Amino acid sequence: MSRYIREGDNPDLTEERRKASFDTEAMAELFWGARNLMRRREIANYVEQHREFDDPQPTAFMTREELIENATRKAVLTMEHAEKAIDITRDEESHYFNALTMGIDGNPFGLHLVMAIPTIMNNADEGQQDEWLPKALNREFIATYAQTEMGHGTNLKKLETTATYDPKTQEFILHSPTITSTKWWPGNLGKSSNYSVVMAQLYSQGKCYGAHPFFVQLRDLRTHKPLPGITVGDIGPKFGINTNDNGFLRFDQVRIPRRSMFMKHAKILPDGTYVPPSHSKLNYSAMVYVRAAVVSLMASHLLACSTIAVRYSCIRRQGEITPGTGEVKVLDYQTQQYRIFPQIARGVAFRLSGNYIIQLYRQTMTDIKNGDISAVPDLHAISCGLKAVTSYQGALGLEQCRMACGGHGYLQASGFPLQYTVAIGACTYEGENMVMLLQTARHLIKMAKAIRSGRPPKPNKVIDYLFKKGPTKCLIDQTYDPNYQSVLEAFEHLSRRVTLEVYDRLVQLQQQGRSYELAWNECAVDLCKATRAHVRTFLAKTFVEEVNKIADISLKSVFQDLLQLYLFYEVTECAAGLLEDGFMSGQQLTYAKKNVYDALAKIRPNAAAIVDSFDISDRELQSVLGRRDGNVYENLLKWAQMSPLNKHDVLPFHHKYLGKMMDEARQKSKL
Ligand SMILES: CCCCCCCC/C=C\CCCCCCCCCCCCCCCC(=O)SCCNC(=O)CCNC(=O)[C@H](O)C(C)(C)COP(=O)(O)OP(=O)(O)OC[C@H]1O[C@@H](n2cnc3c(N)ncnc32)[C@H](O)[C@@H]1OP(=O)(O)O
Ligand SMILES: Cc1cc2nc3c(=O)[nH]c(=O)nc-3n(C[C@H](O)[C@H](O)[C@H](O)COP(=O)(O)OP(=O)(O)OC[C@H]3O[C@@H](n4cnc5c(N)ncnc54)[C@H](O)[C@@H]3O)c2cc1C
Repeated sequence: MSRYIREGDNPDLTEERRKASFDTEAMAELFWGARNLMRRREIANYVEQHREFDDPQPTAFMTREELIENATRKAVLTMEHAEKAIDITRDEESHYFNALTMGIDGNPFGLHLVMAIPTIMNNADEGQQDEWLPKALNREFIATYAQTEMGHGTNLKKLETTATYDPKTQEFILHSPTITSTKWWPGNLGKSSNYSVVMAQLYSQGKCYGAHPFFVQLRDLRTHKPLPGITVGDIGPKFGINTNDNGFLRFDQVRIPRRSMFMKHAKILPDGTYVPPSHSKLNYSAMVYVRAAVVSLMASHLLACSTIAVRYSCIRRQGEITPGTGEVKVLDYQTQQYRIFPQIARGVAFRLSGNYIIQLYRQTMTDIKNGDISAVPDLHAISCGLKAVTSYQGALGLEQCRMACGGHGYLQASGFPLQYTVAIGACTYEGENMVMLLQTARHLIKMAKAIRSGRPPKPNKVIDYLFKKGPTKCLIDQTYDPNYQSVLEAFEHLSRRVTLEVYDRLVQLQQQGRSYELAWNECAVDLCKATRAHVRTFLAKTFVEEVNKIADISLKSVFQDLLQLYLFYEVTECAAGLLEDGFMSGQQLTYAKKNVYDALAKIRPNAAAIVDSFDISDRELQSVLGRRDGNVYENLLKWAQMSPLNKHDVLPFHHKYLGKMMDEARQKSKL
């Protein structure tokens, strides 16, 4: 029996759980891995036993200052308990522990852990690492990553902050020459951090060498006051992530020692001589890390929101399908399934590719340490495309889940506003999505050039298919195809075709006299389409490969249903492209749609158990609608009663405005 079924649960949800064709616990084990699942349970128990991690009231009712104070309190606790609660060398454990204790809206150490420490590990030379890394890990300071400026985020070449080397004192002078050079956005910069990685234009011997990272102390270690010449503060409330003190920062001729420049790759010698790096973008590795991490983050958002939407849809009864037979659970409507189940399938696809890309990142960092930089462009290309596609589809998917919950979905109590406002940040941070799609397209265009010239590059799992000749006609309805080869071939065909077509147009425009850059801009929309097609192919292939590895028949069959939905849903999503050149027929599109509807029907009885197997606790979901026990209505009422507005039956200012207005109106009408 499912460990999710307990006495006192909503009977509609219990009925759903009993219907499952598979063992939820075995599925959870497959999803997370046996060891991770066991550790998740132990970590969750640990947190439940330490009530000091609880929020004093729902965060939705807190002011921004209360939010940040509560998060800071819990962040310190999290660090204090980390050694006892988790194995801090295992990222899975750290991330899960953080998710349980801190939630998703912000952590005053977030940028320290996610960007500053990786920058020290990958960009500091040995001496610098010896000095900075133990202190960073030991939390003797908190650092952030200050790159973006008010005037420039995307175009790093135009950052305006300067670091000018003075060989007489062997110092750099950091300066913010204009308003637009103000650092703007860095997480945890406003109030929490006392150090920062700062990206600044490096000047030495009268020459600019472009943006380089420096490690800079911003605040006094004892008083926490900004150091002389430094102006720093919070940028104010944002769309979301308001628990984070994203900040601004200005330098007024601030002197820092020569060794403050990260010197693993590029260097400034004491006399001011510049030593270039082996690859000009090695300093960008922290950005590559977060782009890779976003894929799994989007998986978590989608799986959390689909958990909320499925559970709520099992307890929400509204309308009848067959008149006179009683109101149905709204999950019985095909439209509801079509809204929610593709988000589950995409969430699973993102999780599988997220694992792959993080491993590729780790391998590439190890290769760089050993002097091999050959994988850097490939990693950059696929991580940019994946970041852009998954964050965009994630945002659309969360919104579908919210709308699927009707009016209650619009409440903060649903948990959706928090999930959504955090998730959509990823469409912008770490490289605006269009810009990221175009980065991947640069790589694809190089591949297209190699195809046209008949000189393929050395084999590479991610792009090899571009060099293959696939079928000229779509075969999705033609053969018995349990491994969906014909669907994958359709995605490959589309990707190859749009890539080659846009390449040919680029060439043609240049032959007509356009510069490469102008031709590029005229082709930009199609270049982005090429990237999307390439990323779709990658996600789909990874999904198929991973499902093929599953041994247990009953679990595999559930994954196969999700895979069927994923693949045919994607076929319908890119149908225009497949129909455009006559590769796919209208009849085949009808076949794909039928496969989508079949998959929805197969997933329906298992839906509640599938989301249970994601093992997302109530503490993580923060959702009255998505509660494990399904007891939504009584808890919605309790939640509303906690609203600070309900502390008074009559608001203190009522008689000053509305009361007075109505009194006056009544007086007048009596006259
Ligand atoms: C003690 C422990 C206890 C533990 C207890 C608790 C544990 C808690 C643990 C964890 C907590 C949290 C866990 C969560 C994990 C998830 C993290 C997510 C959180 C979110 C955080 C949000 C952070 C956001 C931060 C930022 O946004 S930082 C700023 C980002 N900015 C950008 O991305 C800027 C975008 N612009 C660019 O990158 C570039 O400018 C460009 C657009 C790519 C162009 O580059 P540029 O102009 O420099 O070059 P070009 O001349 O155009 O290109 C030249 C060639 O170089 C290629 N290129 C570019 N970049 C790269 C690269 N990075 N690598 C390789 N190649 C690159 C480019 O393609 C060109 O190639 P070519 O061959 O075509 O010429
Ligand atoms: C929640 C959040 C957290 C952040 N955290 C940090 C942080 O910790 N540290 C930090 O340094 N920064 C941080 N940032 C900043 C973030 O990295 C930048 O905002 C992001 O890289 C986008 O850059 P931009 O703001 O300059 O956008 P812009 O480049 O101004 O984008 C505006 C529009 O112009 C388009 N555009 C721009 N250039 C091109 C081009 N070449 N081709 C086609 N279209 C183009 C974009 O597609 C977009 O539609 C954060 C941002 C957010 C929202």
